[in-house]
Amino acid sequence: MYFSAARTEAFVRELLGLMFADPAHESSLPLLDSVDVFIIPDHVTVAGVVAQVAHHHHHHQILVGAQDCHNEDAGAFTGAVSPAVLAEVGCRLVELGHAERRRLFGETDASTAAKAAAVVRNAMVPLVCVGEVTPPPPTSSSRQERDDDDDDDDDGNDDEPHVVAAADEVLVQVRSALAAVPADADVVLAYEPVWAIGASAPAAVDHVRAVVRRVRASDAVRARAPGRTRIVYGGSAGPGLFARLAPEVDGLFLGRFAHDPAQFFRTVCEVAQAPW
Ligand SMILES: O=C(CO)COP(=O)(O)O
Repeated sequence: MYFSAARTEAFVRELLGLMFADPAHESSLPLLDSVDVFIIPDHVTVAGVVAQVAHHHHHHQILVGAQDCHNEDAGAFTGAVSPAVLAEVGCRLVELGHAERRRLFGETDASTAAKAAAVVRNAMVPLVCVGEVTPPPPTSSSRQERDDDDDDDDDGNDDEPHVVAAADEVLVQVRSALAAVPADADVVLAYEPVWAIGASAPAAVDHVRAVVRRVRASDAVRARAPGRTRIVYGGSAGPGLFARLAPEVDGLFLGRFAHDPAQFFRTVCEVAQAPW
């Protein structure tokens, strides 16, 4: 709810202009071969954004998503949005269980899981938001993004207690959602530490990498078909972050720092050009 309908339209127009720039210049087509881009506007503008994107030849690599849906396809649920209708109008991804949905609208792991099943049933991809509520202790190096690229011990055995606690909290959410969808369905897990959303800086790189490593190593993720579970990071994400999170993290989920199409496009290029 940051944008008016007019601003959403203008945003998408500008972004497509950047992505499908004159091929003689920085052609974005090879770029789009190596990365999937999603745009998740409000429900009212989903169909309009689908129409804008569909004008472009390579539109298949731009997924238009919705920010929520109901878990039933049809019925007496006044005011709710049907996943079947979202699919019908060309929506390909549905964000579920965002921290704000959980905090302000009473969403739970159970409601998120039921919606994830509904999204897959309608041949769309669930983008399930997960993240711990409590920030690391103030003295912790995990608390804030800064330039201390400590060497990582990759086995996870040396993870600090708050990393282990964060991953355990996240894994409850992950297990619930993954139990509701077939092992071979595409799923995107958006790791968004609640305390890093709407903040001035993302969570510290070491924290994100350690939590994501634990999620990836979990039984719930390892039991899934190979290549079907992508994990992206969100929470004050923007340009300059991805190269420091990869290869643990597959991509980014931007909020405010994507509101400028040029910044968003720059971030997409960084992800596309990363050597992983
Ligand atoms: O919640 C987010 C994406 O849904 C992240 O928002 P910000 O990038 O504005 O912190």
